[in-house]
Amino acid sequence: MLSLHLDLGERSYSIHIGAELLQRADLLLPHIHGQQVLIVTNTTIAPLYLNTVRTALQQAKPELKIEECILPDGEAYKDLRHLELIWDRLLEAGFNRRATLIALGGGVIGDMTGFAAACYQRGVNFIQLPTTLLSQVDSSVGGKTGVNHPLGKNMLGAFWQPKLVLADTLTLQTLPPRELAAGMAEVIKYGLLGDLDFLEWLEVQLPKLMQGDQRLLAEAIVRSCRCKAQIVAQDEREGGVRALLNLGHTFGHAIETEMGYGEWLHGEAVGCGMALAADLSQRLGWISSADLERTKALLQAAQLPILPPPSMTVDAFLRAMAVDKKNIDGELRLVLLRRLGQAELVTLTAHDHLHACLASALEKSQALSKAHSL
Ligand SMILES: NC(=O)c1ccc[n+]([C@@H]2O[C@H](COP(=O)([O-])OP(=O)(O)OC[C@H]3O[C@@H](n4cnc5c(N)ncnc54)[C@H](O)[C@@H]3O)[C@@H](O)[C@H]2O)c1
Ligand SMILES: O=C(O)C(=O)C[C@@H](O)[C@H](O)[C@H](O)COP(=O)(O)O
Ligand SMILES: [Zn+2]
Repeated sequence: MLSLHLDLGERSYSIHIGAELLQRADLLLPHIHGQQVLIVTNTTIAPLYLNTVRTALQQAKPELKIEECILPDGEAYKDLRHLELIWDRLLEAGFNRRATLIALGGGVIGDMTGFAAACYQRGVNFIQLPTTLLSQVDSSVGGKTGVNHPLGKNMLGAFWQPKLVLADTLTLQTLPPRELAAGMAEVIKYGLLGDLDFLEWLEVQLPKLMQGDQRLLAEAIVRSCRCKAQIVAQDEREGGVRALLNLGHTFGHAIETEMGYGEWLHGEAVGCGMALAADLSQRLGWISSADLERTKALLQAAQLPILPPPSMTVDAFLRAMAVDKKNIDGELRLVLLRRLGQAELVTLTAHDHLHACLASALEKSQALSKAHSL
């Protein structure tokens, strides 16, 4: 097991990464202060891992009252209506301010559980047990919690830090390949935004990572969490540097919102978003054509899309990008690449390059889709 520390003063916590951590009641119990525990998970993860966590806790501390909330699986259910189901379970069980919520699952479960914990009786403790690559490298760390609104991704939420993150890397063995690829998008993001060494390491190791090599995956998770923890420690509530973690997300969130949540996975949308951000950076003269090609090659090696859905339009992109949380006073702000391994938050005043970038990517995507349908 490898341990990192996210330094946030009184909200600091540990992130443990390794095999067989779901059963480590010794790590969980110091963070469960009352006797009330609600494990939030979904219909896919419950049959795989719920029993392991539940049994470990119950055996270690029989007096715990452990309840479960099993949500339907999917991004489409990351909404206010399904969030309420968590509060319903807490109230039905008579849980109070000393309750602890445990998020067992991917980013959807983590974001929803964290938000439910932030609001329940004005805030109770929660613990992250991430089970996807994406949630182990990104969503379980940093305290962004929330749900989607039909008009915008993650529009309702709160900053609410977990008390502990346990990333059991063995859970990745049951993860479908498409989900592993989606998680790899956020891993690549760290290399592109601030760590050229990591990017070069990924270029070499990606084939083995995609095959599920446990040792290399653990290394990628540690390096990713270290990068995220360093950024969040400097800027917990995204007043500045934390916005860099949004590389690819202005485009990506537009795809997710416009396509209907769940059609494209978050990581796929972010992968394509990073290709578009790199393309725009090249058009602005920031990165070279060779670096753009290098970025796209890496994303493609991770089996991620680099072209947007052919059914989208430039207007649909601009409409959805206009509601991005980073924008200020109607001005579009997005994260671009000053060079490979160095991202920057930019206020885009002239939109010509953005239009050209989107129009060209959509044209290629539509041509490809037409060719496939012939
Ligand atoms: N809070 C943050 O900082 C942050 C960061 C990145 C992403 N996110 C959010 O995270 C969400 C995406 O997370 P995700 O990619 O984990 O998706 P997800 O939570 O939908 O999980 C992906 C799929 O894998 C299944 N699954 C989970 N663990 C499994 C396992 N071990 N074996 C087999 N199947 C398993 C899930 O049931 C689901 O079908 C998005 O809503 C995104 O907005 C949040
Ligand atoms: O932790 C952050 O900060 C991030 O931006 C991480 C992103 O990968 C993640 O998708 C996050 O949920 C996006 O946040 P949002 O504020 O743009 O909705
Ligand atoms: Zn993301």
